[in-house]
Amino acid sequence: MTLVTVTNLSVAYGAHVVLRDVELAVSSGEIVTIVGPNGSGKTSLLRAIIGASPPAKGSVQLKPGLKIGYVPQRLHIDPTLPITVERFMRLTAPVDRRGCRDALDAVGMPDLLTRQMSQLSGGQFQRVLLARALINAPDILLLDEATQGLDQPGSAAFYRQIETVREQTGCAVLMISHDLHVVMSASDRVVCLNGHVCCQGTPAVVASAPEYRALFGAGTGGALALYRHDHDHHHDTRPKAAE
Ligand SMILES: Nc1ncnc2c1ncn2[C@@H]1O[C@H](COP(=O)(O)OP(=O)(O)OP(=O)(O)O)[C@@H](O)[C@H]1O
Repeated sequence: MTLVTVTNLSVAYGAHVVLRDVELAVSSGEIVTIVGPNGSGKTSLLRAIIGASPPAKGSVQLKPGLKIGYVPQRLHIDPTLPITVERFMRLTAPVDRRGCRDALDAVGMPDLLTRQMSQLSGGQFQRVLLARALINAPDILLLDEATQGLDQPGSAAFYRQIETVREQTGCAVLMISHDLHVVMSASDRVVCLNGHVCCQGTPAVVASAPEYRALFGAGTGGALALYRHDHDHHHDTRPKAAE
C-alpha cells in the first residue's frame, strides 16, 4: 500500500525554487534513502511531506490517517536544563512511563529512562529521538540526517537499529543521509535528489556498479556518480570522469 505520494512537486522560498517536478512514492514497510549534495532540497522535501512547506506546485498525498514519526536533523537542549529522558519523551506525546520504556526497548536503550538528557552520548541522544518518534506507532518514520555527529560505527549501529525497528513494527522509513556507504545496505531504494529526482535505484544496482568503489573516500561528489541511470541532463556537481 502506498503511504506517501509526491506528484509533480515544486517547493519555493519566495522566488527561489528549490525543488522542481519531484515524483516520489513510499510504500508500507519500505526503507527509502534520499541522498544529494548540500542545498539540494532534501530537508525541503521532508518538510513538504509533513506539511511544513506548502507546495508551490504539485501535491503531497498521504494515506488517510497516516501516522508519521519525525526525527529532526538536530535538536539542541540546553545542557544546564535538568530534564530526564522520560520527561523529555513525554513532552510531546501523551504517553505513560510504560510507553516510554517500550519505545526505549524498541531502540535498544532500555536503561535510559531516568538518565539526564545532558548526560547522553550522541548515539544515545539520537536513539532517544528515535524512540520519541516511535511512541505513537507511526506508519512511516521520517529521518533527517539522524546520524549527524555520530562516528561511522555509531551510524552503522543506528541504521541497523532502524532495520530492526522496521522488522518489528513494519513501519516504512524515509530518511536523508550523507552516509551513503553505511546506509545503502539498509535501504530498499536510494533516491538521488538535486533540486529534482535525478536518479534512483536499489542498493544492489548501486553496489554492483563499477564506480561503487569510488564512493569510499570520494565524498558526496563521488557518491553522486554511483548510480546507474540514464541522465538526460547535466549537473555541475557531477565529477568530470562521470560525464
Ligand atoms: N526557510 C527557508 N527560507 C529560505 N530558503 C530556504 C529555507 N530553507 C531552505 N532554504 C534554501 O533551500 C535550499 C534547499 O535547502 P534544504 O535544506 O532543503 O537542502 P538540503 O539538501 O536538506 O541541504 P543540507 O544537505 O545542507 O541539509 C537551500 O538553498 C536553502 O538555502
